[in-house]
Amino acid sequence: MDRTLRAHRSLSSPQRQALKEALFNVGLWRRRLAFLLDQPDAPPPLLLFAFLHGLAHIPAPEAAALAGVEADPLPSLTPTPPPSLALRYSLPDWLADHLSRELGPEADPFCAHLNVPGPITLRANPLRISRDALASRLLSEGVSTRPGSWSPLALHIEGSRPNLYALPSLQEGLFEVQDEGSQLLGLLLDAQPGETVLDLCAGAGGKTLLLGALMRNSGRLLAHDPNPERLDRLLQRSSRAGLTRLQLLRTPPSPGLDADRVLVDAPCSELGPLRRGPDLRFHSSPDALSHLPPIQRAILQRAGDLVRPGGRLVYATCTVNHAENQDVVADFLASRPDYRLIRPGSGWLHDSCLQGDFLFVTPHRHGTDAFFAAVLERSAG
Ligand SMILES: C[S@@+](CC[C@H](N)C(=O)[O-])C[C@H]1O[C@@H](n2cnc3c(N)ncnc32)[C@H](O)[C@@H]1O
Repeated sequence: MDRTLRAHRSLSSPQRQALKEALFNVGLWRRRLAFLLDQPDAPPPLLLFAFLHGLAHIPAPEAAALAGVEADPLPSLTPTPPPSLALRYSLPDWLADHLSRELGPEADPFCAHLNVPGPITLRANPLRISRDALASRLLSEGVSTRPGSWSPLALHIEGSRPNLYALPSLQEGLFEVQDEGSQLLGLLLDAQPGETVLDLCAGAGGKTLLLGALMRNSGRLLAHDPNPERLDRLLQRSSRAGLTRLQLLRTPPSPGLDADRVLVDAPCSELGPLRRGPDLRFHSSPDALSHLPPIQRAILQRAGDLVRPGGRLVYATCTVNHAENQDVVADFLASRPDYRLIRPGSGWLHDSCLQGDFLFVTPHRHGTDAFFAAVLERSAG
């Protein structure tokens, strides 16, 4: 897409937008479109025709002209409604089957929301600015926003996507781009100034930056990840965000750390952010659903030894899979009687973000990517 747009600089802004939407939708809907055409290997122009005519309801001759396909005869599309969840929402069979098992009757609205791009959400950096002041500052830079519903730091961009990277407010570290559900995971740890806080699966630091801001640059903020490039990116982002107390752990921390709080944002099958790209669903693999739980159990066990008595442990994923979520937590609790589940976000998190003892948010109910979290407290004795 970028190469094509660079090679055709004379395209107007609406033409560029149309090109992006055509590519996004043909990519995303390709399974449904192949069904409409009754051709598993239909070439891209035919897929575009099927999208424009079959799903966007543009009259067939106009759709054929726009897609550059032969209009005489016009390609025919099946009138049969898609007979399965997978075909209706253009998903691989294994994924639709899995989501049906996990979500029951909610699978249909969940899948429908996977086909609508999510909002662009920002997180105010409380070290530098309040959410209200950030909204005013962005407005002065030509970007209008509305507050999020669940995270007190979230602002959703309204209207068309601005070039965020050109905004002085981003360069000044006033905000990060972060889904509202992802913000909730960091907030659940309730990190306080002066504490020792460990982000055990820090990656490039989406949550670490939030934890550091809540700690107001006092205490010890530790971040570990086995992937060194991600930690390098975290370091760059942390200076822009104004964090001064971040310590990267390139090797795993040892038991006896006695951290006040530990976040495990575990590697997972990542079914929660599927709406973020048209291709993600076709690149996901069912193997992840079963090969990750033993890894997650081992990471959570290790994390359990790093928290001081009386401290807090948050286990989180961005996926919809009991085997990676509730089952991992149940296994942990069965082997660690010194831990108990506590209500996530007591005093500030809306009840509708809870499913039983856990946080569980989804695109169709909350407008967020899907996330799961459990908040565990270690007994003081
Ligand atoms: C969901 S991502 C973390 C995203 C990150 N917390 C953020 O908010 O940007 C999971 C991370 O776990 C890391 N990981 C994989 N195996 C791990 C292990 N055994 N211990 C700790 N982290 C691990 C991966 O490298 C990956 O960066």
